[in-house]
Amino acid sequence: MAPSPAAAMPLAAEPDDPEVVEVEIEEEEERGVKKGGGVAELEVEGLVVGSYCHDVLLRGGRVVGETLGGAAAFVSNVLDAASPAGASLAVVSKVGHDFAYATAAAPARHRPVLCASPTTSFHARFSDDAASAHAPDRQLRRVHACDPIYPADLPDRHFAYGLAVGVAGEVLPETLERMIRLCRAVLVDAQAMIRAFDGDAKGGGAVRHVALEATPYARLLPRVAFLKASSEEAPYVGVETARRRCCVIVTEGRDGCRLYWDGGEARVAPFPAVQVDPTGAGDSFLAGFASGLLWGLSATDAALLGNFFGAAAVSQVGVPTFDPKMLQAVKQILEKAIKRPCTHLNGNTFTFQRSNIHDELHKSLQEAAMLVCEQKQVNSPATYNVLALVHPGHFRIRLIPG
Ligand SMILES: Nc1ncnc2c1ncn2[C@@H]1O[C@H](COP(=O)(O)OP(=O)(O)O)[C@@H](O)[C@H]1O
Ligand SMILES: O=P([O-])([O-])O[C@@H]1[C@@H](O)[C@H](O)[C@@H](O)[C@H](O)[C@@H]1O
Repeated sequence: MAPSPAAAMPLAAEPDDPEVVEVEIEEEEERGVKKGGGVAELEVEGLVVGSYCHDVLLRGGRVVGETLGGAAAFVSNVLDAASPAGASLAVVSKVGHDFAYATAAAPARHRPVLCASPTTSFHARFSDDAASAHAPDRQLRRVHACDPIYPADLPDRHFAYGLAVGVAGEVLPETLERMIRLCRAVLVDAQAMIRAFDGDAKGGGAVRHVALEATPYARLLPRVAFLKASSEEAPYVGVETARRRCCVIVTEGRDGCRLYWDGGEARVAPFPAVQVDPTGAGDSFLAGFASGLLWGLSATDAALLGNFFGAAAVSQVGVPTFDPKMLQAVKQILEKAIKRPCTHLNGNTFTFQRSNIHDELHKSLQEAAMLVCEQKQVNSPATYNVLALVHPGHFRIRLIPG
Protein backbone atom coordinates (compact mmCIF):
# COMPACT_ATOMS: atom_id res chain seq x y z
CA MET A 1 0.00 0.00 0.00
CA ALA A 2 1.39 3.43 -0.88
CA PRO A 3 1.87 5.89 1.97
CA SER A 4 -1.03 8.28 2.30
CA PRO A 5 -0.01 11.86 1.55
CA ALA A 6 -1.31 13.48 4.69
CA ALA A 7 -2.53 11.15 7.40
CA ALA A 8 -2.75 12.79 10.80
CA MET A 9 -2.39 11.50 14.34
CA PRO A 10 -4.16 13.10 17.31
CA LEU A 11 -2.27 14.06 20.43
CA ALA A 12 -1.95 11.59 23.27
CA ALA A 13 -4.13 13.65 25.58
CA GLU A 14 -7.68 14.53 24.58
CA PRO A 15 -7.94 18.02 23.04
CA ASP A 16 -10.73 19.13 25.35
CA ASP A 17 -8.81 17.98 28.40
CA PRO A 18 -8.34 21.04 30.70
CA GLU A 19 -4.88 19.69 31.49
CA VAL A 20 -3.90 20.14 27.83
CA VAL A 21 -4.92 23.79 27.78
CA GLU A 22 -2.94 24.29 30.95
CA VAL A 23 0.07 22.55 29.38
CA GLU A 24 -0.06 24.81 26.34
CA ILE A 25 -0.06 27.95 28.46
CA GLU A 26 2.68 26.67 30.75
CA GLU A 27 4.77 25.45 27.83
CA GLU A 28 4.59 28.77 26.05
CA GLU A 29 5.65 30.58 29.19
CA GLU A 30 8.43 28.13 30.01
CA ARG A 31 9.83 28.13 26.49
CA GLY A 32 9.73 31.90 26.19
CA VAL A 33 7.97 31.68 22.84
CA LYS A 34 8.16 35.12 21.27
CA LYS A 35 4.77 36.37 20.26
CA GLY A 36 3.97 38.81 17.45
CA GLY A 37 5.98 37.21 14.65
CA GLY A 38 9.35 36.80 16.44
CA VAL A 39 11.38 33.61 15.85
CA ALA A 40 10.50 31.08 18.54
CA GLU A 41 13.38 29.38 20.34
CA LEU A 42 11.64 26.20 21.53
CA GLU A 43 12.70 24.20 24.54
CA VAL A 44 11.37 20.67 24.56
CA GLU A 45 11.63 18.32 27.53
CA GLY A 46 11.10 14.57 27.08
CA LEU A 47 10.35 11.92 29.71
CA VAL A 48 11.89 8.43 29.50
CA VAL A 49 10.42 5.78 31.81
CA GLY A 50 12.05 2.35 32.18
CA SER A 51 14.78 0.83 34.31
CA TYR A 52 18.46 0.31 33.60
CA CYS A 53 19.62 -3.26 33.97
CA HIS A 54 22.67 -5.50 34.02
CA ASP A 55 23.05 -7.53 30.82
CA VAL A 56 25.11 -10.73 30.83
CA LEU A 57 25.85 -11.97 27.31
CA LEU A 58 26.40 -15.71 26.89
CA ARG A 59 27.52 -17.76 23.94
CA GLY A 60 28.00 -21.51 23.94
CA GLY A 61 27.41 -21.61 27.71
CA ARG A 62 30.20 -19.04 28.39
CA VAL A 63 29.88 -15.46 29.56
CA VAL A 64 31.33 -13.30 26.77
CA GLY A 65 30.38 -9.86 28.06
CA GLU A 66 28.72 -7.91 30.86
CA THR A 67 27.20 -4.55 30.00
CA LEU A 68 24.91 -1.78 31.11
CA GLY A 69 21.48 -2.50 29.62
CA GLY A 70 17.85 -1.55 29.77
CA ALA A 71 16.07 0.33 27.03
CA ALA A 72 16.33 3.56 29.06
CA ALA A 73 20.14 3.40 28.83
CA PHE A 74 20.14 2.98 25.03
CA VAL A 75 17.33 5.46 24.50
CA SER A 76 18.84 8.27 26.59
CA ASN A 77 22.21 7.67 24.92
CA VAL A 78 20.70 8.36 21.48
CA LEU A 79 18.36 11.17 22.53
CA ASP A 80 21.16 13.02 24.31
CA ALA A 81 23.36 12.66 21.24
CA ALA A 82 20.95 13.30 18.41
CA SER A 83 18.24 15.70 19.60
CA PRO A 84 18.21 19.27 18.31
CA ALA A 85 19.47 22.13 20.51
CA GLY A 86 16.94 23.08 23.17
CA ALA A 87 15.80 19.49 23.82
CA SER A 88 16.35 17.98 27.27
CA LEU A 89 15.45 14.75 29.01
CA ALA A 90 14.21 13.45 32.36
CA VAL A 91 14.77 9.73 32.94
CA VAL A 92 12.88 7.71 35.57
CA SER A 93 14.74 4.47 36.14
CA LYS A 94 15.12 2.21 39.19
CA VAL A 95 18.17 0.18 40.24
CA GLY A 96 19.42 -1.60 43.37
CA HIS A 97 22.49 -0.89 45.50
CA ASP A 98 24.35 -3.49 43.40
CA PHE A 99 24.07 -1.26 40.29
CA ALA A 100 27.44 -1.59 38.54
CA TYR A 101 27.36 1.44 36.24
CA ALA A 102 26.75 4.38 38.58
CA THR A 103 30.34 5.43 39.16
CA ALA A 104 32.19 4.20 36.07
CA ALA A 105 33.76 6.83 33.84
CA ALA A 106 30.98 6.39 31.32
CA PRO A 107 28.00 5.77 33.60
CA ALA A 108 24.30 5.51 33.05
CA ARG A 109 23.75 9.01 31.70
CA HIS A 110 20.87 9.99 33.97
CA ARG A 111 20.83 9.25 37.70
CA PRO A 112 18.53 6.34 38.63
CA VAL A 113 16.37 5.97 41.76
CA LEU A 114 17.98 3.57 44.29
CA CYS A 115 15.82 0.73 45.66
CA ALA A 116 16.27 -1.98 48.27
CA SER A 117 15.69 -4.75 45.69
CA PRO A 118 18.54 -5.72 43.34
CA THR A 119 19.04 -4.21 39.90
CA THR A 120 17.04 -5.90 37.14
CA SER A 121 19.30 -8.27 35.29
CA PHE A 122 19.04 -10.33 32.12
CA HIS A 123 20.99 -13.23 30.70
CA ALA A 124 21.01 -13.06 26.89
CA ARG A 125 21.93 -16.42 25.37
CA PHE A 126 23.08 -16.11 21.75
CA SER A 127 22.92 -19.01 19.37
CA ASP A 128 25.82 -19.88 17.05
CA ASP A 129 23.45 -20.23 14.10
CA ALA A 130 23.12 -17.13 11.94
CA ALA A 131 19.70 -15.64 12.73
CA SER A 132 17.53 -14.22 9.96
CA ALA A 133 16.43 -10.58 10.13
CA HIS A 134 13.03 -11.72 11.46
CA ALA A 135 13.98 -14.63 13.73
CA PRO A 136 15.02 -14.33 17.38
CA ASP A 137 18.78 -14.11 17.69
CA ARG A 138 18.88 -14.50 21.46
CA GLN A 139 17.00 -16.08 24.32
CA LEU A 140 16.41 -13.78 27.23
CA ARG A 141 16.09 -14.77 30.84
CA ARG A 142 15.29 -12.26 33.54
CA VAL A 143 17.48 -13.07 36.55
CA HIS A 144 16.42 -10.32 38.97
CA ALA A 145 13.61 -7.78 38.89
CA CYS A 146 13.92 -4.38 40.57
CA ASP A 147 10.85 -2.56 41.91
CA PRO A 148 8.20 -1.39 39.44
CA ILE A 149 7.95 2.29 38.52
CA TYR A 150 4.80 3.69 40.11
CA PRO A 151 2.79 6.73 38.91
CA ALA A 152 4.04 8.67 41.95
CA ASP A 153 7.66 8.12 40.79
CA LEU A 154 7.05 10.35 37.75
CA PRO A 155 7.94 14.06 38.01
CA ASP A 156 4.99 16.29 38.70
CA ARG A 157 5.24 18.39 35.53
CA HIS A 158 4.33 18.22 31.87
CA PHE A 159 6.50 17.04 29.00
CA ALA A 160 6.47 17.53 25.27
CA TYR A 161 6.82 13.80 24.72
CA GLY A 162 7.36 10.57 26.64
CA LEU A 163 8.91 7.18 25.92
CA ALA A 164 7.63 4.15 27.86
CA VAL A 165 10.52 1.71 27.57
CA GLY A 166 10.26 -0.96 30.24
CA VAL A 167 12.15 -4.22 29.86
CA ALA A 168 10.94 -6.27 32.82
CA GLY A 169 7.31 -5.26 33.34
CA GLU A 170 8.38 -2.26 35.43
CA VAL A 171 6.20 0.31 33.60
CA LEU A 172 2.86 -0.53 35.22
CA PRO A 173 -0.38 0.18 33.27
CA GLU A 174 -1.23 2.95 35.74
CA THR A 175 2.25 4.44 35.22
CA LEU A 176 1.73 4.48 31.45
CA GLU A 177 -1.64 6.12 32.01
CA ARG A 178 0.01 8.85 34.11
CA MET A 179 2.64 9.34 31.38
CA ILE A 180 -0.16 9.82 28.87
CA ARG A 181 -1.62 12.57 31.05
CA LEU A 182 1.74 14.28 31.54
CA CYS A 183 3.10 14.04 27.99
CA ARG A 184 1.69 15.54 24.84
CA ALA A 185 2.73 12.50 22.80
CA VAL A 186 3.73 9.07 24.09
CA LEU A 187 5.81 6.50 22.24
CA VAL A 188 5.75 2.96 23.63
CA ASP A 189 8.01 -0.01 23.10
CA ALA A 190 5.83 -3.15 22.91
CA GLN A 191 8.34 -4.99 25.10
CA ALA A 192 7.18 -2.78 28.00
CA MET A 193 3.65 -4.22 27.67
CA ILE A 194 3.74 -7.79 26.36
CA ARG A 195 6.56 -9.45 28.31
CA ALA A 196 5.72 -12.16 30.83
CA PHE A 197 8.22 -14.07 32.93
CA ASP A 198 8.26 -17.71 33.97
CA GLY A 199 8.93 -16.52 37.49
CA ASP A 200 10.71 -17.67 40.60
CA ALA A 201 10.60 -15.88 43.96
CA LYS A 202 13.39 -13.42 43.01
CA GLY A 203 11.83 -12.47 39.68
CA GLY A 204 13.96 -14.82 37.57
CA GLY A 205 12.52 -16.65 34.55
CA ALA A 206 12.49 -16.96 30.78
CA VAL A 207 10.94 -14.05 28.88
CA ARG A 208 7.69 -14.95 27.09
CA HIS A 209 5.23 -12.79 25.20
CA VAL A 210 1.50 -12.43 25.77
CA ALA A 211 -1.13 -10.94 23.44
CA LEU A 212 -1.33 -7.18 23.95
CA GLU A 213 -5.12 -7.36 23.68
CA ALA A 214 -5.23 -9.53 26.82
CA THR A 215 -3.27 -6.98 28.89
CA PRO A 216 -4.51 -3.91 30.79
CA TYR A 217 -2.35 -1.78 28.45
CA ALA A 218 -4.60 -2.43 25.42
CA ARG A 219 -7.24 0.14 26.39
CA LEU A 220 -4.56 2.86 26.46
CA LEU A 221 -3.51 2.39 22.82
CA PRO A 222 -5.87 5.03 21.37
CA ARG A 223 -4.04 7.59 23.52
CA VAL A 224 -0.57 6.43 22.44
CA ALA A 225 1.00 8.12 19.43
CA PHE A 226 3.47 5.42 18.30
CA LEU A 227 3.90 1.78 19.24
CA LYS A 228 7.13 0.05 18.23
CA ALA A 229 7.49 -3.72 18.04
CA SER A 230 10.15 -6.04 16.65
CA SER A 231 9.07 -8.62 14.03
CA GLU A 232 9.17 -11.22 16.78
CA GLU A 233 6.80 -9.15 18.95
CA ALA A 234 4.49 -8.01 16.11
CA PRO A 235 2.20 -11.10 16.14
CA TYR A 236 1.50 -10.48 19.85
CA VAL A 237 0.73 -6.82 19.20
CA GLY A 238 -1.80 -7.60 16.46
CA VAL A 239 -0.74 -5.00 13.92
CA GLU A 240 -4.06 -4.87 12.03
CA THR A 241 -6.03 -4.05 15.19
CA ALA A 242 -3.41 -1.79 16.75
CA ARG A 243 -2.86 0.38 13.64
CA ARG A 244 -6.48 1.57 13.92
CA ARG A 245 -5.62 3.01 17.35
CA CYS A 246 -2.09 4.37 16.87
CA CYS A 247 0.79 4.26 14.42
CA VAL A 248 2.59 0.90 14.66
CA ILE A 249 6.24 0.55 13.67
CA VAL A 250 7.61 -2.94 13.12
CA THR A 251 11.40 -3.20 13.07
CA GLU A 252 12.86 -5.90 10.85
CA GLY A 253 16.49 -6.12 11.91
CA ARG A 254 18.92 -5.63 9.01
CA ASP A 255 15.91 -5.14 6.66
CA GLY A 256 14.92 -1.79 8.22
CA CYS A 257 11.34 -1.19 9.33
CA ARG A 258 7.71 -0.72 8.31
CA LEU A 259 5.19 1.83 9.54
CA TYR A 260 1.48 1.03 9.67
CA TRP A 261 -1.15 3.63 10.34
CA ASP A 262 -4.90 3.76 9.80
CA GLY A 263 -5.04 4.20 6.04
CA GLY A 264 -1.48 3.60 4.93
CA GLU A 265 1.87 1.96 5.39
CA ALA A 266 5.46 2.58 4.38
CA ARG A 267 8.69 0.61 4.28
CA VAL A 268 11.84 2.45 5.34
CA ALA A 269 15.18 1.17 4.08
CA PRO A 270 18.01 0.15 6.44
CA PHE A 271 21.64 1.32 6.69
CA PRO A 272 24.76 -0.79 6.41
CA ALA A 273 26.20 -2.19 9.63
CA VAL A 274 28.71 -4.79 10.75
CA GLN A 275 26.75 -6.42 13.55
CA VAL A 276 28.67 -7.42 16.67
CA ASP A 277 25.85 -7.29 19.22
CA PRO A 278 22.13 -6.88 18.40
CA THR A 279 21.29 -5.74 21.95
CA GLY A 280 19.70 -2.31 22.09
CA ALA A 281 18.97 -2.06 18.34
CA GLY A 282 15.23 -1.67 18.90
CA ASP A 283 15.75 0.79 21.77
CA SER A 284 18.19 2.89 19.75
CA PHE A 285 15.79 2.75 16.79
CA LEU A 286 12.95 4.16 18.91
CA ALA A 287 15.12 6.98 20.24
CA GLY A 288 16.46 7.82 16.77
CA PHE A 289 12.86 7.89 15.54
CA ALA A 290 11.79 10.21 18.39
CA SER A 291 14.70 12.54 17.72
CA GLY A 292 13.68 12.61 14.04
CA LEU A 293 10.21 13.79 15.14
CA LEU A 294 11.88 16.42 17.33
CA TRP A 295 13.80 17.64 14.32
CA GLY A 296 10.44 18.14 12.62
CA LEU A 297 10.52 15.15 10.27
CA SER A 298 7.39 13.24 9.24
CA ALA A 299 7.07 9.80 10.84
CA THR A 300 8.27 8.02 7.69
CA ASP A 301 11.30 10.30 7.39
CA ALA A 302 11.99 10.07 11.14
CA ALA A 303 12.13 6.28 10.77
CA LEU A 304 15.27 6.82 8.68
CA LEU A 305 16.93 8.25 11.75
CA GLY A 306 15.58 5.27 13.72
CA ASN A 307 17.16 2.84 11.26
CA PHE A 308 20.39 4.85 11.36
CA PHE A 309 20.75 4.59 15.15
CA GLY A 310 19.56 0.96 15.15
CA ALA A 311 22.40 0.15 12.76
CA ALA A 312 24.87 2.16 14.89
CA ALA A 313 23.78 0.20 17.99
CA VAL A 314 24.48 -3.24 16.51
CA SER A 315 27.98 -2.12 15.51
CA GLN A 316 29.12 -2.04 19.16
CA VAL A 317 28.70 -4.16 22.27
CA GLY A 318 26.41 -2.63 24.91
CA VAL A 319 25.44 1.05 24.95
CA PRO A 320 27.33 2.51 21.98
CA THR A 321 29.74 5.43 21.99
CA PHE A 322 29.17 7.69 19.01
CA ASP A 323 32.00 9.28 17.09
CA PRO A 324 31.61 13.08 17.53
CA LYS A 325 32.46 13.57 13.83
CA MET A 326 29.65 11.20 12.87
CA LEU A 327 27.19 13.03 15.16
CA GLN A 328 28.25 16.39 13.76
CA ALA A 329 27.75 15.07 10.23
CA VAL A 330 24.24 13.80 11.10
CA LYS A 331 23.25 17.13 12.65
CA GLN A 332 24.58 19.04 9.66
CA ILE A 333 22.56 16.81 7.35
CA LEU A 334 19.42 17.45 9.40
CA GLU A 335 20.04 21.19 9.69
CA LYS A 336 20.49 21.37 5.94
CA ALA A 337 17.40 19.29 5.21
CA ILE A 338 15.10 20.87 7.76
CA LYS A 339 14.45 24.55 8.06
CA ARG A 340 12.57 24.52 11.36
CA PRO A 341 13.21 21.80 13.98
CA CYS A 342 10.99 20.92 16.96
CA THR A 343 7.60 21.38 15.37
CA HIS A 344 5.76 18.08 15.25
CA LEU A 345 5.93 17.09 18.90
CA ASN A 346 4.53 20.49 19.79
CA GLY A 347 2.03 20.77 17.00
CA ASN A 348 -1.43 19.28 16.84
CA THR A 349 -0.72 16.35 14.54
CA PHE A 350 1.97 14.04 13.28
CA THR A 351 2.31 13.57 9.58
CA PHE A 352 3.27 10.30 7.94
CA GLN A 353 4.06 11.15 4.37
CA ARG A 354 7.42 10.38 2.87
CA SER A 355 8.71 13.85 2.06
CA ASN A 356 10.59 14.92 -1.03
CA ILE A 357 13.81 15.01 1.00
CA HIS A 358 13.47 11.31 2.01
CA ASP A 359 15.82 9.83 -0.58
CA GLU A 360 18.35 12.63 -0.21
CA LEU A 361 18.27 12.22 3.58
CA HIS A 362 18.79 8.46 3.21
CA LYS A 363 21.75 9.00 0.91
CA SER A 364 23.41 11.55 3.21
CA LEU A 365 22.84 9.40 6.30
CA GLN A 366 24.27 6.43 4.43
CA GLU A 367 27.54 8.35 4.13
CA ALA A 368 27.46 9.04 7.88
CA ALA A 369 26.72 5.31 8.47
CA MET A 370 29.90 4.50 6.57
CA LEU A 371 31.78 6.61 9.16
CA VAL A 372 30.39 4.27 11.85
CA CYS A 373 31.61 1.21 9.91
CA GLU A 374 35.05 2.76 9.30
CA GLN A 375 35.41 3.83 12.95
CA LYS A 376 34.61 0.27 13.99
CA GLN A 377 37.21 -1.24 11.71
CA VAL A 378 39.95 1.16 12.92
CA ASN A 379 39.20 0.58 16.62
CA SER A 380 38.64 -3.14 16.74
CA PRO A 381 41.44 -5.15 18.34
CA ALA A 382 41.32 -8.83 17.40
CA THR A 383 41.88 -9.92 21.00
CA TYR A 384 38.28 -10.29 22.11
CA ASN A 385 35.97 -12.91 20.74
CA VAL A 386 32.62 -11.42 21.64
CA LEU A 387 29.35 -12.19 19.90
CA ALA A 388 29.93 -12.18 16.21
CA LEU A 389 33.17 -10.36 15.56
CA VAL A 390 35.17 -8.13 17.87
CA HIS A 391 34.65 -4.90 19.74
CA PRO A 392 36.84 -1.95 20.76
CA GLY A 393 38.09 -2.25 24.38
CA HIS A 394 35.69 -0.15 26.41
CA PHE A 395 35.49 0.53 30.13
CA ARG A 396 31.71 0.45 30.28
CA ILE A 397 31.81 -3.15 29.20
CA ARG A 398 33.64 -6.07 30.69
CA LEU A 399 34.55 -8.30 27.77
CA ILE A 400 35.73 -11.79 28.50
CA PRO A 401 38.76 -12.64 26.30
CA GLY A 402 38.06 -15.46 23.83
N1 LIG B 1 22.24 -6.04 11.23
C1 LIG B 1 21.68 -4.84 11.09
N2 LIG B 1 22.07 -4.00 10.12
C2 LIG B 1 21.53 -2.78 9.97
N3 LIG B 1 20.55 -2.29 10.77
C3 LIG B 1 20.10 -3.08 11.77
C4 LIG B 1 20.64 -4.39 11.98
N4 LIG B 1 19.99 -4.94 13.03
C5 LIG B 1 19.11 -4.01 13.46
N5 LIG B 1 19.16 -2.89 12.70
C6 LIG B 1 18.37 -1.66 12.86
O1 LIG B 1 17.83 -1.63 14.17
C7 LIG B 1 16.39 -1.70 14.13
C8 LIG B 1 15.90 -2.57 15.28
O2 LIG B 1 16.41 -3.87 15.16
P1 LIG B 1 15.54 -5.17 15.46
O3 LIG B 1 16.48 -6.32 15.46
O4 LIG B 1 14.40 -5.24 14.52
O5 LIG B 1 14.97 -4.85 16.93
P2 LIG B 1 15.17 -5.56 18.36
O6 LIG B 1 16.52 -5.14 18.85
O7 LIG B 1 14.08 -4.99 19.19
O8 LIG B 1 15.03 -7.05 18.12
C9 LIG B 1 16.04 -2.24 12.74
O9 LIG B 1 14.77 -1.77 12.32
C10 LIG B 1 17.17 -1.66 11.90
O10 LIG B 1 16.89 -0.32 11.58
O1 LIG C 1 17.75 -5.24 22.22
P1 LIG C 1 16.47 -4.51 22.47
O2 LIG C 1 15.26 -5.34 22.19
O3 LIG C 1 16.41 -3.17 21.80
O4 LIG C 1 16.37 -4.17 24.05
C1 LIG C 1 17.03 -4.98 25.04
C2 LIG C 1 16.00 -5.59 25.94
O5 LIG C 1 15.19 -6.44 25.14
C3 LIG C 1 16.67 -6.42 27.03
O6 LIG C 1 15.70 -6.94 27.93
C4 LIG C 1 17.65 -5.59 27.83
O7 LIG C 1 18.28 -6.44 28.77
C5 LIG C 1 18.66 -4.96 26.90
O8 LIG C 1 19.57 -4.17 27.62
C6 LIG C 1 17.97 -4.12 25.85
O9 LIG C 1 17.28 -3.05 26.44
